[in-house]
Amino acid sequence: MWDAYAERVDWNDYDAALFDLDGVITPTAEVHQRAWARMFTDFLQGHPGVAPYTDDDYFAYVDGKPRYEGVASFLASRGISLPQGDPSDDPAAETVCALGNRKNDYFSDVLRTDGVEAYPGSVRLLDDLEARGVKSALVSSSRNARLVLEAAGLSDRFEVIIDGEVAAAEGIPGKPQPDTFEAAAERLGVPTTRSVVLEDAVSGVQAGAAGDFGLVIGVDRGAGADVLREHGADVVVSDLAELL
Ligand SMILES: O=P(O)(O)OC[C@H]1O[C@@H](O)[C@H](O)[C@@H](O)[C@@H]1O
Repeated sequence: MWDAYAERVDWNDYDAALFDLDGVITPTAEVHQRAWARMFTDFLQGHPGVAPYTDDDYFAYVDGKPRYEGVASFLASRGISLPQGDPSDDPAAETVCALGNRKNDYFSDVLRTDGVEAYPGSVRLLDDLEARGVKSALVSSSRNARLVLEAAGLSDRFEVIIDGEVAAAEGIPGKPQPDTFEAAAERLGVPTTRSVVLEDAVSGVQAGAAGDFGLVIGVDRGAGADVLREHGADVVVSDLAELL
């Protein structure tokens, strides 16, 4: 749905756009969402009496967060406590990391078999910003970000990439903290106040609102425009072509 505020986005006021990936550039938020649902639904079969996993849980506890933080956050909502384990854990084990790895196997299967096509409106905005001289960075919690970008043919479109791998290697706190977006602006050489955050996840707009960014744009792919605004989006659109 068109948002009246979107008309007020004047790209002359900004020098950088910091894009989330899943749900902003590519429709892979849905792939993540389905993979999480499959994993948590199976897992809860072994926990009778615990409320089933729903799409609302995805948006409230998992969406946009680093892999194992999403697992821990959902388990906490159900009062289930598991050992943290280690990222090298076998997906069949009963640890936070193993559950994240189990979900990642489902995600990877879909990526391999179905491939990825970027949202056409998002590619148009990337083209438009490049022509205007506005720099673009990718800021994703996902450790699959580079694979997804490659599958979508967009590997060379971002001057800076801060993904789940970079954040883990450098110890940069993930969304909803603002640090990954701040690191991207810094590496582009643009002040945060001249940078725009574009996010579809509640944890992502919270990250934008927690920093001193010029503008936080929420992209409503299911979280809900009002919810995104309540958590810090200045503007909400349903497709990035609305920002051309
Ligand atoms: O497990 P990955 O690929 O590192 O992704 C972590 C998170 O990355 C985010 O981009 C997605 O919105 C989440 O759904 C996902 O859980």
